[in-house]
Amino acid sequence: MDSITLRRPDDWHVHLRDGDMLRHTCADMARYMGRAIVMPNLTPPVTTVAAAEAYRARIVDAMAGLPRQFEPLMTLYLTDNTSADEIRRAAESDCVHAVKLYPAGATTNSAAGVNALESLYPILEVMQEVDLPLLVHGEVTDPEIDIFDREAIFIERHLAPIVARFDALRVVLEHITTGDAVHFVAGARAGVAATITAHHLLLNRNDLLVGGVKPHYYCLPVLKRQRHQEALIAAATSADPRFFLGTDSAPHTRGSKESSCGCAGVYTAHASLELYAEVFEAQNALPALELFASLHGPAFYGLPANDDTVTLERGDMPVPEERALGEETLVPLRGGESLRWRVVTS
Ligand SMILES: NC(=O)N[C@@H](CC(=O)O)C(=O)O
Ligand SMILES: [Zn+2]
Ligand SMILES: [Zn+2]
Repeated sequence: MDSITLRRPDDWHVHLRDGDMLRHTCADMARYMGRAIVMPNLTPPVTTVAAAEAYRARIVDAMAGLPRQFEPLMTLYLTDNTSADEIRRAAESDCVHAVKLYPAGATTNSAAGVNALESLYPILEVMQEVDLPLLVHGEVTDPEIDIFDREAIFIERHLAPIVARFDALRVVLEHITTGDAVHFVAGARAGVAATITAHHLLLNRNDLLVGGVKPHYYCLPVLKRQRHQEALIAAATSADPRFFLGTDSAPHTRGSKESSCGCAGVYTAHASLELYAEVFEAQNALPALELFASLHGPAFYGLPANDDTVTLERGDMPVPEERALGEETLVPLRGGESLRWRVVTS
C-alpha cells in the first residue's frame, strides 16, 4: 500500500497553550485535523464556561489567515471548588464538550487540580445527569507510589470506584500507558474509553533512558516498559471502539525540556497522523487506522464523523530539527529525521 485515504481525523486530547505559542500549535493542527478536544491546563486554568469561550475565541483568532481551520471543542478544568451550576452551564453551552480531572500535582499545570476526589462526587453526579464526559489524567500523586505504578494504582483506587458508582457517566482515561489500563478499559461497562498517544505507541522507557536521558521523550504518564507499549499497540490497532486518537501533543520550549528539571510533554502536532501511520503499518493494520483516528472518537462523543477525507502517501517527510516559537524554539518528535508517511493536504 503506497497511499491510504481515510475520513478526516480528529484529535481528542491536545494542548494548544496560549499567547505566542497558539499560532504555531493551531497552524499544525489545522493542517488536517477536523476537531480537537482542547485541554484546559493554562495558567490560570480554564475553570468556567466564560473562560472556555474566551479561550475558544483566542484559538479561532490564532487561525485567521490559515488555509483551513479545525474546530476547537473546549473542556473545563475541575477544581476542589467547581460548582454544580458551572457544570450545568457547561452542559448547556455549545462550547464545552467535557470536563477534565487533574489530580493536584500530577502533571503540568495541575496545581489547581483536585485534592480529594471523593469530595467531588456531587459534581460527578451532576455530570452524569447532564451527560458531560469526564476526562481523566489517571495517576495517583501519593509520594509513596513509584512513578511507574501511578496509573495502575489510580485505576484500582479511584477510577474503578467512579466507573462503578456513576454507572452512566461517560469517562475517558486519557493518554493510557499500561497494559493495566488497556485491560481495564477493554473490560469496562459501556461509556468508558481511552485515548492513546503516538509517542506511547512508538516509544518505551528504554528509549527515554538507555544511552543517556532523552528529555524530549519525557512526558506524563511516563513511558513504560516494552510489554506495556505492546499492549497499547494491540489496543490501538484492534478495531475496539473504546480506543481512539488523542495525541497529547504538549509543547514546551527547548530550554524548559533540556533542563536540570525538565518539563513533561512531547510535541507531535506537526505530524501526528504520520506518526500513528508508522505504528499501524508495522502491525499490518493500516486499514484499522481510520477507525482509531476518525470514527471511534466521534462515536464516543456523540458527534458525526467528518464527511471529508485525507490521504496519506508513502514517502519521506522531513521534520525540521527545531521550530521557531517567538524568541524560543521547540523540538518536535523526530526533529531532524524523516517520517515514512505524509498527509497530502488539499
Ligand atoms: N502529558 C504531559 O506530559 N504534559 C501535559 C499535561 C498532561 O497531559 O498530563 C502538558 O500540558 O504539558
Ligand atoms: Zn495528562
Ligand atoms: Zn495532556
